[in-house]
Amino acid sequence: MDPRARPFRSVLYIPASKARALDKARTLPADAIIFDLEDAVAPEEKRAARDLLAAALREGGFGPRFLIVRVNGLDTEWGADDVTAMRGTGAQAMLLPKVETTAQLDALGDAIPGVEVWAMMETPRGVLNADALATHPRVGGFVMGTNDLIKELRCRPRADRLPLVTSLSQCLLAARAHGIVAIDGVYNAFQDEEGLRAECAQGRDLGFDGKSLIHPGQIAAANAVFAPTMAEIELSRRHIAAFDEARRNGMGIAVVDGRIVENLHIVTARQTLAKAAAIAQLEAVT
Ligand SMILES: CC(C)(COP(=O)(O)OP(=O)(O)OC[C@H]1O[C@@H](n2cnc3c(N)ncnc32)[C@H](O)[C@@H]1OP(=O)(O)O)[C@@H](O)C(=O)NCCC(=O)NCCSC(=O)C[C@H](O)C(=O)O
Ligand SMILES: [Mg+2]
Repeated sequence: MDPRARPFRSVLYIPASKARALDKARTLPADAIIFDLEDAVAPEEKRAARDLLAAALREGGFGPRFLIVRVNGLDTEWGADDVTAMRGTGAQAMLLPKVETTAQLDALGDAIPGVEVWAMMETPRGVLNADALATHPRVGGFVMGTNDLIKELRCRPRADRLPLVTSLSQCLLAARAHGIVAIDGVYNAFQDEEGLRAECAQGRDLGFDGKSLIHPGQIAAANAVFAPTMAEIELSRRHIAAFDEARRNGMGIAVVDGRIVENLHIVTARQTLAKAAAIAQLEAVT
């Protein structure tokens, strides 16, 4: 699979304290999992959750799902031990909450070589520093923390997320400028399928790769909305065929359905087909 086309449509948080949920993760059709040691785990459960998670990761069985661990902040009493416990477990990325500076990413990266470092984007200072954070050599992705952002901005949660759009777009711009993954925030009303679909569609329209999720019942909607549609796949094929034909005739522009198709549209078309192929490959083994 082309690593740049790896699907991140559905990124499910699983509280590391819940043995049953950890076990369930081995069979759920999520593209990626965030095993959470931070906000989903009560202080008195933190140490046991860390041990449970390390054992589950070492046991394996998570297939092709991309495995991310959200550790506690390195300024907390748990953070450093969380990271140490995850060494050699097979986790592919460490996700740090409330990242604001590249020094925080350096500290995390130094503590655990050989895995990607991901950043929760959930404070005003972090969002304002998104460009610098996205250039960090170890950083693989941003995950929007929209609950913390709402708290920090003192804005109101709204169905259209108007107060968050600047922050979402600023992080997305930085992610795209530096070629890293960008995951949208969670939808808290986990039984509201219609609302979830609408928010997934907004995230997809903005350009996010996928959505972070809190319940298995949200996976199907995210997988559907963040995948290329059949119409997009078909149009991509027609763009490529028409452009190839134009090039054979010595022209640099084709016309499909009354719209011009230039080389830049072919780049998008090839990305769409690569993403569709990667999803098919992933779904064949999950
Ligand atoms: C939201 C929940 C507390 C709901 O739990 P519950 O009422 O137990 O759900 P169900 O009874 O519907 O569960 C049905 C089965 O599904 C399993 N399950 C539930 N959630 C998960 C999950 N996340 N991963 C895997 N499996 C899950 C249950 O075990 C049931 O299984 P079975 O017994 O076999 O039928 C709960 O879903 C939950 O705790 N969700 C995760 C919450 C979480 O991780 N929150 C922290 C991340 S969000 C965040 O912090 C955002 C960010 O930082 C920000 O600032 O925005
Ligand atoms: Mg948060």
